[in-house]
Amino acid sequence: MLYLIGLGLGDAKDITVKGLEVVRRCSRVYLEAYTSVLTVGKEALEEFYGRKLILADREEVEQEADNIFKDADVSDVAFLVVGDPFGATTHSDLILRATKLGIPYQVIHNASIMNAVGCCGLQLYRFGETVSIVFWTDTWRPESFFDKVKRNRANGMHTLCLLDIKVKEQSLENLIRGRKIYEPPRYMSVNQAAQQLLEIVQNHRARGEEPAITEETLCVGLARVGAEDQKIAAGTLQQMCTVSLGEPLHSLVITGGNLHPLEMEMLSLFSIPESQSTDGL
Ligand SMILES: C[S@@+](CC[C@H](N)C(=O)[O-])C[C@H]1O[C@@H](n2cnc3c(N)ncnc32)[C@H](O)[C@@H]1O
Repeated sequence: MLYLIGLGLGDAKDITVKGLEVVRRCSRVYLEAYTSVLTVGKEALEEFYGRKLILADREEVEQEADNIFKDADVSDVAFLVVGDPFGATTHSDLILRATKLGIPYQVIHNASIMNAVGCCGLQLYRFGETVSIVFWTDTWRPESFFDKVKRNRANGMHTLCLLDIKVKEQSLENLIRGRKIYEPPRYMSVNQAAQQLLEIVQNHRARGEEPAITEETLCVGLARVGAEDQKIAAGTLQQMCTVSLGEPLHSLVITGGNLHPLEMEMLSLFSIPESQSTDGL
């Protein structure tokens, strides 16, 4: 049996009782290490589970899944995913491939950023399509996700922006020389995401288009949701450029406008003190 087990968002103890029981009896336990991370790190998980974990990077999961599937038809193998296995980047592909090989599977769910974002007070059923914001480079500055933000805003819906994670990146030189030397991991902060968004707003203006959001649009920055030191800050997009939320992981919400009074009251718990928002906070 292949088990896909969600680990939740906070620390080692967020795994469910059911998930932990399975982890403790599986013959091999993989930890998916590229779509999300737990702030506590692999060693803390190993200590709490009492098991050694095998790190599974994107290459392994996408190209060499045979290692993960080996003997999973006759023994139990666990594949651990921070958050929920179906949160954002889904692992449907793994399930489809396992099924084709006749390997049965079971999913043990957990909290995901997709639902835990509700902790800021914005109502989950008022969220539209989620977007991903990637790190821009000198030559690659994608803006296409902004259309989704526009559609969400037009429908009065909030947009959850998931922020880029870069792990096992090679510098151009190492890539060309075929050297498997990797850069330190990078996690996009709310500040970086807000700065890129403001640049898109300015690009729209330069083209004579009315941008879907402005410097004054009410946003919410969230960091380390589910961990003991989680941080939430509500303020304008401009304020998101400088708000201090600390260590990764971060997410950003662009509100849909026309907030419900309860949403406003909840957000006021997290408002940045010198808030100048014209959206009403
Ligand atoms: C692929 S998505 C999340 C997938 C994960 N399986 C889940 O269900 O939460 C990864 C992105 O979600 C956001 N994220 C994940 N965990 C978070 C947390 N605890 N606090 C804030 N943002 C988080 C970050 O923007 C991160 O780059």
